[in-house]
Amino acid sequence: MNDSLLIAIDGPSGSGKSSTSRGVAERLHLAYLDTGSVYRAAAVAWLESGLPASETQAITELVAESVFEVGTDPTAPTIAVNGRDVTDEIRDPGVASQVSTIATIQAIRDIVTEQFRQTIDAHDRRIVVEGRDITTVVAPDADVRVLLVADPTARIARRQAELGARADSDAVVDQIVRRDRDDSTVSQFETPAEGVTLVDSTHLSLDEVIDAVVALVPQR
Ligand SMILES: Nc1ncnc2c1ncn2[C@@H]1O[C@H](COP(=O)(O)OP(=O)(O)OP(=O)(O)O)[C@@H](O)[C@H]1O
Ligand SMILES: Nc1ccn([C@H]2C[C@H](O)[C@@H](COP(=O)(O)O)O2)c(=O)n1
Repeated sequence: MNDSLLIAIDGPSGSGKSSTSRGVAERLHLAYLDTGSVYRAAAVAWLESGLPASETQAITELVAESVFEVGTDPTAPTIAVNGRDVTDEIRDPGVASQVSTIATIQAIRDIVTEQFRQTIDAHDRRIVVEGRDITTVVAPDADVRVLLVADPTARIARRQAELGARADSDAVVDQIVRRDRDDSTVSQFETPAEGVTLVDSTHLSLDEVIDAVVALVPQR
């Protein structure tokens, strides 16, 4: 019997991919892979290197030589680069504002995509994977493919609520609107590809979004 259950979730920044994917993985006892955390960890390594953004070849070599270790427990996901835990550091606004430089280098995308596929296989394809190009490039053959969207105003409001007093309005808007614009030059996460189910979370609670994704799982 093939009991694989690969769930792919894409969407723009702040649409609720991580919260939803973790909730779905917990509910269905699956592993969880946050592909954005790897791009962010690569950005940490690059920013520490001091290489100028224009040095794409050298940055690509740096990322190719880096070792990424992703913890796939949905209740406590982690990410380390070259043996250093950067789980908290990757959420720094300075990383968020620069990560698209890494994510828009195609040679880097090819390297990490291969690593994502290895992680999926290492979990016998019982995993929820989220990002921008999971339904289209990393795992277009997933059992469930979802594009999770929400209005930009809702996404900005949610992120500001999350950050509370720490929220810098301009930075939040930049991390959502400008980052999506840059990231969408290399991935298609604004409209669903063929066979991908669109879920709009603008007026749904997190539990309702998790229910909507779980309802898409084929009954065997
Ligand atoms: N359906 C929902 N209703 C209200 N708030 C939500 C909902 N889904 C997620 N949130 C909240 O919105 C914020 C962004 O969610 P989350 O980090 O899961 O988004 P994301 O798509 O993974 O973001 P990013 O692409 O920036 O990593 C969080 O504060 C989260 O708690
Ligand atoms: N599959 C993916 C995952 C992420 N990215 C880019 C987009 C973001 O700028 C950055 C960090 O992602 P986040 O943690 O905010 O989801 O990585 C991508 O291009 N493809």
